[in-house]
Amino acid sequence: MIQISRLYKTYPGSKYTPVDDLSLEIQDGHFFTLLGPSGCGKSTTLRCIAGLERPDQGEIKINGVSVFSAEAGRNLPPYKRALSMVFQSYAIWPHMTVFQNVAYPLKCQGQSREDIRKEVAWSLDLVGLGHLADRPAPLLSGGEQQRVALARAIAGRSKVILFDEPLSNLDAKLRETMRSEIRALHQQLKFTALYVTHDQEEAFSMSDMVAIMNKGKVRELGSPEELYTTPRSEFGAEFLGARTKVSGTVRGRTDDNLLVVETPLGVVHCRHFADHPPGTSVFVYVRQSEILPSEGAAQPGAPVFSARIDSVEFVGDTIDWVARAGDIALHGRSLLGRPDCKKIREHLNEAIDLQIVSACCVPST
Ligand SMILES: Nc1ncnc2c1ncn2[C@@H]1O[C@H](COP(=O)(O)OP(=O)(O)OP(=O)(O)O)[C@@H](O)[C@H]1O
Repeated sequence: MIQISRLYKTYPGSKYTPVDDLSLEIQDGHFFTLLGPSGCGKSTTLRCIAGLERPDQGEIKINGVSVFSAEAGRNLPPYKRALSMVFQSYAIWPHMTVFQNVAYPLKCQGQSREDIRKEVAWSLDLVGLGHLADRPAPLLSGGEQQRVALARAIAGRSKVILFDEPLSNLDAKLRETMRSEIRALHQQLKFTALYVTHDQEEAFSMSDMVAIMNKGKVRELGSPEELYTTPRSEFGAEFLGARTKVSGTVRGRTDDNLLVVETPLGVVHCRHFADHPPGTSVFVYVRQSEILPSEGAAQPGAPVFSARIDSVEFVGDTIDWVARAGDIALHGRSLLGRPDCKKIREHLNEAIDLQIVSACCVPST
């Protein structure tokens, strides 16, 4: 388990606090991701855990061992923290072969030649690079270099592996392949993974738990599905792509535990994370897929209203469209070739009946 308690980190000459009273517990064997916008402090947090940055305050424990404690004046160097790390830049040594790159940390640990040979062969096979062991590192593609970095991280059988945006420099197709491979390696070897990314799809497809960070703090914490379906805050809802925002007031609760929210578009039944009593002001968030051209009468909690289609944009498998009802902008997405897509396109610059089919809400601040 990784335990982080009340961690702070600032850089000299900067007023910004990239790690600001951060506490987290990462369970053994979990794939845990820090997700957030650029500059929110994800990498700084990871580097503090790795021992590459010295925090100002707080404590970090890895598998029960306190590796940093401001109070006790303890700060173990990276090589004493029983973890490995995979960097965005690969950090492959260019003057070494693939074999030597993976073997180097084991050599530093004083392992025997025979043990190193077996361990390197095992890890290179796992990442599909067994046939390239003797190739000089500069003669590898970006994807192969990242596989070498992965092999090096697993070769010591670390119980904890930290990943700092490891796929950012790869093209879209390779990123997808590598994320399934990392996930498969994690499932096979069962190490504790702490992964940093600003890419929501990457975070959601790989992780058991996700912490959404902003301005040095963890804003939301949960499984990908929990965060997606019931965000806790405006920041979480908007960071995870909910685009239509409408003010509302809670009026009650349905039998299946949805909040009944009155909005200028009608009464909407909303998923919610926290309980809000009648009278509470909330923001209702509607995802692009949750708003459709109306097929008939309104259902309870799924209001039908008139709006004008202002723009339609072709984006591949879907069209993205924006409609307006009074001063409320509504963002929708329709699958190309489906009847609702045709209907939206036919009504560009005209009024159409739309329906909100589901939504979530967060307290307004
Ligand atoms: N060595 C440093 N000296 C001064 N400021 C730094 C240093 N390293 C990072 N920062 C600042 O700390 C803040 C957080 O940086 P960090 O790299 O942790 O963000 P991040 O969330 O990982 O962003 P990204 O996704 O862009 O990598 C940024 O404002 C950055 O400019």
